[in-house]
Amino acid sequence: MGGGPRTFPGGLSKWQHKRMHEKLARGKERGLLRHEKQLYLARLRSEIRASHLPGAPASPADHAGPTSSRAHIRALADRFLRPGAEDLWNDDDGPLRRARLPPHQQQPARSLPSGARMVDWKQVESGEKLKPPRGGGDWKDWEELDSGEPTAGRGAGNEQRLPAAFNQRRGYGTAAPWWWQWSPGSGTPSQRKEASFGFFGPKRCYSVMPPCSPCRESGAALMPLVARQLAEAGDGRNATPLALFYTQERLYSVAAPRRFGQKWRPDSSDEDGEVMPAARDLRLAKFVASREDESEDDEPGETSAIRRKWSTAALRNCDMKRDRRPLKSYEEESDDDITGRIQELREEIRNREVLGAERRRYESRGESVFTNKRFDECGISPLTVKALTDAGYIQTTVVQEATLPVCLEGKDVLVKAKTGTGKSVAFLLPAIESVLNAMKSHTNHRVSPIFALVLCPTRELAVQVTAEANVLVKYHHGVGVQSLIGGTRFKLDQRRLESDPCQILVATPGRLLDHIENRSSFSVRLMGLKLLVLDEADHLLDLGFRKDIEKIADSLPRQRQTLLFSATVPKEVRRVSQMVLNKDHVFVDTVGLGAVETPTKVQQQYLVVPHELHFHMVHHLLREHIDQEVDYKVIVFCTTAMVTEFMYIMLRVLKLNVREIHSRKPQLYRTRISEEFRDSNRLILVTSDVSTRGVNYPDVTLVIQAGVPPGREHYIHRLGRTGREGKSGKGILLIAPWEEYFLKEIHDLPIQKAPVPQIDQEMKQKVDDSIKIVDMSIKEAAYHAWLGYYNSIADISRDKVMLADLASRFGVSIGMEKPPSLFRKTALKMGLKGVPGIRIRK
Ligand SMILES: Nc1ncnc2c1ncn2[C@@H]1O[C@H](COP(=O)(O)OP(=O)(O)OP(=O)(O)O)[C@@H](O)[C@H]1O
Repeated sequence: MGGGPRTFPGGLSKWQHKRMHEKLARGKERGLLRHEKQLYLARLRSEIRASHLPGAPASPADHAGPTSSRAHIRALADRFLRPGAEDLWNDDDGPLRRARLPPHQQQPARSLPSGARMVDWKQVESGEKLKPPRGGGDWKDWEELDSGEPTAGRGAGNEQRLPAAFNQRRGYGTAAPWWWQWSPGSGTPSQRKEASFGFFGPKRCYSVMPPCSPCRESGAALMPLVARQLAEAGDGRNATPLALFYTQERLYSVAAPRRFGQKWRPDSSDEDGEVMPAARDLRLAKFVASREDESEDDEPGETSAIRRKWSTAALRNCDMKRDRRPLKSYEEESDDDITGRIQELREEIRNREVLGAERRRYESRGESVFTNKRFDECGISPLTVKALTDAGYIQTTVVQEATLPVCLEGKDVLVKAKTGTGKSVAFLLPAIESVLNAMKSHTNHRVSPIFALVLCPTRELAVQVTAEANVLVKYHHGVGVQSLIGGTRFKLDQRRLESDPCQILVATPGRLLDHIENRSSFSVRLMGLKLLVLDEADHLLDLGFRKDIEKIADSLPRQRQTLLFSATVPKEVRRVSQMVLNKDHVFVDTVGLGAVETPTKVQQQYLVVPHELHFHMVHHLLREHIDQEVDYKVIVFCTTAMVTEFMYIMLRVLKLNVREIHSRKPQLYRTRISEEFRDSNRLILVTSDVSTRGVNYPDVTLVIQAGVPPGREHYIHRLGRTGREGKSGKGILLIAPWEEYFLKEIHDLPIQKAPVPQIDQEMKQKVDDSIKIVDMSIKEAAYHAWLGYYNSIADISRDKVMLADLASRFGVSIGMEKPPSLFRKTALKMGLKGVPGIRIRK
């Protein structure tokens, strides 16, 4: 965090080293994902082929493999089809388009195979007993639906026939696989309702279709059904509705006939397709039509015929291996396992329904972060409610309302919620409840175990969370909260931990590890841990912290609850989070897929100004803001600690009321300034990354980011220091023309280009004079830090000559006529030796 260039093996700077590892890890994770996806698709294909092969055993794939194929598919789907993980799954799919044939090429309407009937989704959804459609199951209905033309009896409400949701962007809808929806006990309408869910986002939508009870009613057991529905790209309204028909024994899904008719492959990215005659004839896709225990012999005539048409020849393009290598079965799932799993999934689905409803309520309310639910209705201890009331917290915020029930149930949860919406209280309340429960059953310990551990990436944040926790446990006598952070004396920490009660520990990873590795008695206390929280989880699971977190997790009991909270949850983090979360964790996203991740009441602007004028521009913006806002409170983020120091001194010389916090300052000073800034206004805080995340400074009116942030997440978190608790605020990103590449990373955020203000000559002269006053050693350190920072950014460091030139210009802008020299070793490590413009120290 901050700091000047440090060197790492291979001649890399700290940032280069970090980025190299991040890149490697990303590549590895992408590869893994691709591989698993291929496995998943191969498994699906093989299942379908196996069930269509004449004379093939009932479900060869079920018994062929180190893990049974169903278990494997279930595990993979479980992983990829969780709400919020849709991005993972569809990452490489590309746009899905179903070729539309010109009308003259369209096949005439056909009759269904005898015994098969159309299923009307309205009937299915309403729980009515299914009746054959008028016309005896004629394909006409389907053709009409497919053509998208209004027909008699179908009006504006057509979409209702289709429970699957459609992706507006990619143009397809997805239905979850059968094991997500099917349950032997889901025959009644109410149960069916329970089993069906849909989670909708502007980006991707998925839904699970309710099971079709009529199959049971017609004498056959309930058939699980998988249907993936393709729709016209870009327009969900034109999407092909899903129709079903069923025979005495089986369920069929008729979806996107032309595409599937041509050559059905689960991998829909294949566009080249020779038309499969049998499927073209039928123009239907049969997805899953067999019960696990069903054999070919049980089939009625019609379905056998269909199966025969899906012969190995017809399926030859599906990379079929006819001679399978028999694999040994390691694991066979019992019916009990499946039923148990289905129960778990249904429970999970129910949770998601609740959360989905919460989100819709939130969205319909507008931007208010508060809900109508009060803390006394949340099932938490009355003493905690009393403390909350004292602090002025009566109503829950959206994230608190959405997460408290799941957290109190003891589930592992990953939470994404906008900055400043009360995540700290959302994880502290379950932590306190968990401690209270644990204390009831642990009465005879000499030294009480640490029951709840909260990890924070920065010291400031840990101090803040400790203070907030202390407020909440005010009336719980005997419950102690302590913090373990770097920059304080180890021995003092140790003494404090032993003498004072500590059931809730808030720590930064480095210092916590020191204690774990050096004090066995401390490790013993951690063995009683019930709940682990990772605040700013994405940052803690970043490569910079990941190793420490792994070690910490290894020294904690496996039987624990884990909560992960952050305002940003990138895809990689979702995958890595499984390192600490259990398999059945719940993902609560109060932001929503495709929704803006920044507070909507914060006005965002960017200014493109030559680097030489950045300091002048910051001064100008501050002056302008001070004139407009009586109670101004501004944070200026700089790229590195030393640039922060330079900016601070310059602004102080210019007589602004300014403070500084960065990693080069002693901890006591940082804490003191942090508290001062929290409690006051008419103040400017110049800071580096240490204040980027989590720190709650109420009523910040403006955030200026001078220079490009290291990444999108940094931008969001920095901006999130203003506009907290639903208030308004303003954010300005100040970049040089060559830093404009960063705008691509935040193109989806509501940020607008602002006109560059004119700086008058008198002001410019004042700033130049103030720059001259700054000590040369600080300028040199700032130059080195600047060079180290931008050298770690791939987009810039690629061209070393340009980088050296930009660094020289930066040097000039801070009053150095020629750039300071680098140590030969440092230049070598940074790959800058021999680069024109880089001076080497003799
Ligand atoms: N239920 C509530 N009622 C009133 N104020 C609340 C409530 N919950 C939290 N707050 C206040 O909202 C502010 C923001 O809370 P907090 O710092 O926990 O946000 P956050 O979501 O963790 O932000 P960040 O993403 O920046 O870490 C704090 O001042 C906190 O005291």
